[in-house]
Amino acid sequence: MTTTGTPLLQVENLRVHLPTGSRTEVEAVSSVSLAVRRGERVGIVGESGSGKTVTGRAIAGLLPTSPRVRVQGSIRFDGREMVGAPPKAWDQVRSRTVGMVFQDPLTYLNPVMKIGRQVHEAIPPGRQRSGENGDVLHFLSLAGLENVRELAQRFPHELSGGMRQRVLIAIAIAKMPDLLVADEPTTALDATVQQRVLTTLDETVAELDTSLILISHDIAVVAGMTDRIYVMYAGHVVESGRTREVLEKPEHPYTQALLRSVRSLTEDGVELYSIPESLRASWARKEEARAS
Ligand SMILES: Nc1ncnc2c1ncn2[C@@H]1O[C@H](COP(=O)(O)OP(=O)(O)OP(=O)(O)O)[C@@H](O)[C@H]1O
Repeated sequence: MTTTGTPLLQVENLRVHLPTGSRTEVEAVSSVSLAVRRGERVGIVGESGSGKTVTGRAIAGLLPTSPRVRVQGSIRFDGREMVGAPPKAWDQVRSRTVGMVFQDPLTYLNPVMKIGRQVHEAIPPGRQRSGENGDVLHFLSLAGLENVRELAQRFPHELSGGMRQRVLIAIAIAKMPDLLVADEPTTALDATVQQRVLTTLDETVAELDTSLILISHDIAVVAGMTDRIYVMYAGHVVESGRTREVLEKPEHPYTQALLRSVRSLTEDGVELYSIPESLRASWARKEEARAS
């Protein structure tokens, strides 16, 4: 993992206003600043409505284009300012730099196109490596899918929810972005499938050395996967820092409340607010790997 140098993404004083009626609007995001270095994994946590999704969409340039949607502040990729940039510049950034995985795969998969074709279309021109079929099978396998030859010939409705979510991960990584923004990528899945998809995401971004922003209302989801977290409340970042430190010594009352509401940070059913041993061990392993 490389985490030195200029941040890949630098967000400063991001503010987003969205229309809520013909004359009313809401400040969905108020003065959010965050940074992601190359190879780094960052979590954004907070309760429903705290502004996580709007922040993620602003970062990927995916908010609706309307004069009533106002994005202010600064979003820089490798120093390049994107607030106010024309749609073409955003297309460029989305084709090379930033990809997104959403919560609801059926909305984002084309229902009448075979899975293999959808993965193929995501691979940027000039970046194919082992021929159309080889590349498609490679990315489907990388996303933890099996029987990929047969799977590539199927349509989205023929797959389970967990498989569709992995296909969405395959499509996102096929773009080989520098940064992947995953917004509640496992919220719609049941607990065991959720853990498997998270492990896949974890291994895939490690394999490709992709930076990750993982957005979730669930601290348990980001705890084991991220290096640093930002805690959002009512459109603001109320606390940020190394994941381990924030979870072990939460300073802001809102973070403390969020942690108290967590029943288990692992799958083994441990009731807490104390951090389970398995998670501490996983942090220690990651720190060791980082140091070596
Ligand atoms: N399309 C929209 N039009 C108007 N207001 C919106 C829209 N999307 C979000 N908002 C408002 O913006 C604020 C932030 O919402 P956002 O979806 O970013 O929160 P969130 O933390 O991601 O919550 P969730 O986990 O429920 O998605 C909320 O007040 C929400 O009501």
